[in-house]
Amino acid sequence: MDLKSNHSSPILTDPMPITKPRLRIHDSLLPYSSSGFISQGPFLTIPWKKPGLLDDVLSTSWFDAMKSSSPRNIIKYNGYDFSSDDVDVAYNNWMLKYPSALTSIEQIVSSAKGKKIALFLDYDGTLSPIVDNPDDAFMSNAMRAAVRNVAKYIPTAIISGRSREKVLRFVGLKELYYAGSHGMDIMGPVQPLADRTTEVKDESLYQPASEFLPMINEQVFVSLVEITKHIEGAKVENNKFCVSVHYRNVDEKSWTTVAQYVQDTLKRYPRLRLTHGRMVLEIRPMLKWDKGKAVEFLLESLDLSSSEDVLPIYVGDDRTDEDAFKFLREGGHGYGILVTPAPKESNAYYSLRDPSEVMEFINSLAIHKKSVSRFDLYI
Ligand SMILES: O=P(O)(O)OC[C@H]1O[C@H](O[C@H]2O[C@H](CO)[C@@H](O)[C@H](O)[C@H]2O)[C@H](O)[C@@H](O)[C@@H]1O
Repeated sequence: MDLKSNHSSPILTDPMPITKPRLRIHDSLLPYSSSGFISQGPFLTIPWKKPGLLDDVLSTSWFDAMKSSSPRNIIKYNGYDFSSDDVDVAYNNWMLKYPSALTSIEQIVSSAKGKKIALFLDYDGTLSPIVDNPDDAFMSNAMRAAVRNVAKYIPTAIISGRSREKVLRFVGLKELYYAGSHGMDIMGPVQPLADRTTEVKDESLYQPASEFLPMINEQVFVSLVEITKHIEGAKVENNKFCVSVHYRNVDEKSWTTVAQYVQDTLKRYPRLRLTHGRMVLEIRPMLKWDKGKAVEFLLESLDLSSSEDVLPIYVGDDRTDEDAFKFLREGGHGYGILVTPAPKESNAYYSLRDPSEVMEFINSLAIHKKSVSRFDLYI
């Protein structure tokens, strides 16, 4: 399926402040409202009071937030500390609320009866294991084969915090949809899908934050690289519409210094905001756009937004994936599946422990869809 467009060129490289994007999408999906919007860019309709720097970690301090993003500190549950044995007990109890998507596969596919499934996959920690060096986060060939196979039967998109180009290089499958930079850079398949006879002509693009590109790449990224270069282990990653400042390999004593530099940067660029990932501080445009919006946008653009006909499934492991889980849960659209080895509160419906379970789940979905499409041939 192409990204849907009623216009000759679906390519949208500018947010086009006064007219609307050329892709046919509903107003509510736009990162800015169409009413009362004049000419200064999409970020204006977001409340101008800059939220507290740690808006997404509530009242905890920077340092606590950074610590809680560490997988080394996840044996806390409901305010209590657990030994690793206790974690198993806690995990099993937690699974009553977030059942395994593997053991619930029958239930999931029966909710999809008579509907299409649309599959959304996060990359790091979902398709690839978490590793110390972000440049080494390769997915296995078996995982790649699983994703390639499922995409033959189910429209499949990768939604990542990485730049779109980088995640495409890691995944290496041109037949998928990609949304990089936490959904701020969306592209359709660059080669025909297996079940398609006509060639895809356009790389349909949607970039709601395109005006931020020079600021982020030429100023913010460059200055963060410069100011953090003396901090051993710090790594600044250019994710095109956002910048990731990794502290996974930084001595805990220097975490406050990393945080200070990021905070100073945010003060200098009030149109940017902070989000937390796994041992990473991420700076991104202050735009009402996230992975949830990207999922909504893709469903709408692909004509897959009717809950009557489509069951979207989103698999992800990180805080930023919660926006997509929330969108699916609140609209009763579909299911979020949280990938985690330890209990945590989530807007997801189901859980998987790690990327190997994700692969098993993807394979099960493909088997199911393959058998359904075979059956369809005979009726
Ligand atoms: O949305 P995602 O595809 O999950 O991307 C989120 C961030 O993932 C990467 O960082 C994380 O994975 C690294 C490799 O395993 C790990 O070293 C790091 O500590 C994690 O935070 C990526 O490097 C970031 O740019 C993404 O934003």
